[in-house]
Amino acid sequence: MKRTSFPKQDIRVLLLEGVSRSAVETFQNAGYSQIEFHEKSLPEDELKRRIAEAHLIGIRSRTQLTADVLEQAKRLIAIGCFCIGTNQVDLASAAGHGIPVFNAPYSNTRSVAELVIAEAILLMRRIPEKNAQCHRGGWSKSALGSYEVRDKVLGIVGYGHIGTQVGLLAEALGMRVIYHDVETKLALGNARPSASLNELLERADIVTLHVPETTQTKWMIGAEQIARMRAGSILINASRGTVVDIDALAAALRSGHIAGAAVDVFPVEPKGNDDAFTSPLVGMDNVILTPHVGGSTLEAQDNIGIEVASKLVRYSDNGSTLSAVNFPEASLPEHSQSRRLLHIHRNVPGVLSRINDLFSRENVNIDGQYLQTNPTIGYVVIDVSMPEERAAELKDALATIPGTLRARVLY
Ligand SMILES: NC(=O)C1=CN([C@@H]2O[C@H](COP(=O)(O)OP(=O)(O)OC[C@H]3O[C@@H](n4cnc5c(N)ncnc54)[C@H](O)[C@@H]3O)[C@@H](O)[C@H]2O)C=CC1
Ligand SMILES: O=C(O)CCC(=O)C(=O)O
Repeated sequence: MKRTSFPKQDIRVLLLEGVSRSAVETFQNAGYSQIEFHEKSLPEDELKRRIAEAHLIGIRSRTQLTADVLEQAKRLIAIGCFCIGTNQVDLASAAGHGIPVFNAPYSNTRSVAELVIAEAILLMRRIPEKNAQCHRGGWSKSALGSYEVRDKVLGIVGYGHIGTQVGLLAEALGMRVIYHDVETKLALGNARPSASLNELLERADIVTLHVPETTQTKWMIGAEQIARMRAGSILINASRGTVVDIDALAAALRSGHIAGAAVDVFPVEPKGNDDAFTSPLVGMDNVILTPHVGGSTLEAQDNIGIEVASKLVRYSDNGSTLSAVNFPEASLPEHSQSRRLLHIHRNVPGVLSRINDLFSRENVNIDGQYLQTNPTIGYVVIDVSMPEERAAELKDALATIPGTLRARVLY
């Protein structure tokens, strides 16, 4: 039996922002051959043109898949974010088009955590300034302002996957860890929750940010919060550029209230490696600036390439949505003798009964049926034994049910 109703060689995969070659290999090994690969993100007009032709798209943190862009994506069946953050995608709009979004929630966690710890040590020793001085031919051998991290207080804002890893590594170095999270979190090791963000800012020698970009975290660290930080403390931001008011940080660094900072993410980032970077922090010796490379290790990128491409392949081949971030999660078995129909709908009363009425009216025996819902979306997968043309007719009938977002014959 032909295993996909739409031949794999016609499925177009658009990969942007130089995702790892391991992603390309994963698609190729699964039989996909139409793979378009770009090193950079695309300007919006070009993105709209290319996405209109794509069935699967892979991006990293730079490409903005807004409602307006997704409106053009008439053929798109799934989105892969080859990273942790998914704030660059309008998740609700994607779900409204029946498009699941996948990411790699853990593959670069350790890479970010290691970078943060390295930066904490370098900044506590004032190494960025000393490094810059030596490069300029200067020599300033002094212990002034240099400290061990041992016994210092690390304040972690956002105690999720990365925050907890940072905490564990920091404790191994003898640091005292406090954290602030909007959710109640199990404290690992000897870490302790802070009563509030303000308390954390007032106590920590080093503050490190590990929150996602949300409406609540946008500009959450502004002039007022920075003023609450201890005089001579350090700020590290490897979360999202919009979490910190960068002008306020620059002013606090200039005044000396903040002794040093490491910043990996910026409110506006260049589209690719050849584009110019500007920031109020450029030229400050006590600031480590990195081009959004917190998760950029070969280990992480290889793993992410395989993980996210495999999720896209699994959805495209089998309909499974396990670990989708905006969609009901279904892990589906294979029914090798059946055809598989997918029905994605708004989660409103009556849709499932209409689907079942249709199959009963048409006297179709169902080999397997799977339903998963979230508050807005319903996802029904129906396995049936019948010729291809008959499955196509049923799919057309399914598409007329009110509330339908998408109906497809998968194979
Ligand atoms: N610089 C880089 O290359 C990378 C940056 N990231 C960024 O790091 C972020 C965090 O990643 P993970 O730890 O994996 O995410 P996560 O989802 O495991 O943890 C985020 C934590 O922040 C908490 N949180 C949410 N809103 C908050 C608020 N207003 N105040 C305090 N806590 C809040 C959540 O409850 C959660 O515990 C990602 O969303 C991404 O934006 C992730 C990977 C690489
Ligand atoms: O490596 C990237 O492109 C983005 C990393 C990141 O910020 C994430 O995983 O959320």
